[in-house]
Amino acid sequence: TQSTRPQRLLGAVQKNATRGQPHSVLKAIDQFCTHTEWAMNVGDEKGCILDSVVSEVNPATVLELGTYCGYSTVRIASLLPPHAKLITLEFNPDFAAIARQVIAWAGLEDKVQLVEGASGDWIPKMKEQFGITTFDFVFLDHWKDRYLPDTKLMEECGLLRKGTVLLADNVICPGTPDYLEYIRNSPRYKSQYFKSHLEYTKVEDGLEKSVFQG
Ligand SMILES: CNc1ncnc2c1ncn2[C@@H]1O[C@H](/C=C/CNC(=O)c2cc(-c3ccc(F)cc3)cc(O)c2O)[C@H](F)[C@H]1O
Ligand SMILES: [Mg+2]
Repeated sequence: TQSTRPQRLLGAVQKNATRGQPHSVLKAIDQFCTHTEWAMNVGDEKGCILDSVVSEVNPATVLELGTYCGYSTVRIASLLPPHAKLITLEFNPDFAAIARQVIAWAGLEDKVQLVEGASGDWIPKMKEQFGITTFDFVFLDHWKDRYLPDTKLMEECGLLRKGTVLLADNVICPGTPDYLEYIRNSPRYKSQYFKSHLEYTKVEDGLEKSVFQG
């Protein structure tokens, strides 16, 4: 039977990366997506911007919306301090299964909690289910029309504190116009656009970093 793209991506990791070495997992995925088959990982160019923001925030609690194959999960988790927690939400069980194996290959299972389910269902349960008060850092990379409703939901659920950093992928391509309009005009956020390129291409894309003002 036919394999799926995520299955082929996992195969490339298991073939070319070294267990327990996150950077080799990222390199294997980026090489696979550059030379063999494009996939919607944040990639290395935007990934370096992601790295710099994560290192600056040095978060103890991280939420990622949209795990897919776990590339950005591995990228973020590899930079976290020892007792930090990364919760990543993925509602496609096939993607979740692949991501778990990619995260395990990188040896980062202890820092990552992959929750299989929809952001809309789980954001309201974060406090009671995971003992989270607020998130220090949120990476938005799921369906682009869900960035805005989920950001409003996080506000309503009290999951953001003064200084929480939201970093949104794809604000140009595919684009998240309603989210950008809201976040750039809201007095409750200070936003900054990091110009880059769509993963593995020369097409313009970028990340929007927004700091919640409380
Ligand atoms: C809605 N709540 C959700 N809860 C949990 N998991 C979710 C939820 N919603 C989606 N997921 C999960 O999050 C992932 C979704 C990622 C979507 N990403 C993109 O579409 C995306 C697209 C491009 C792209 C650019 C140009 C082009 F020509 C073609 C594609 C580039 C990118 O970097 C992207 O991130 C996963 F698939 C889905 O199950
Ligand atoms: Mg993306």
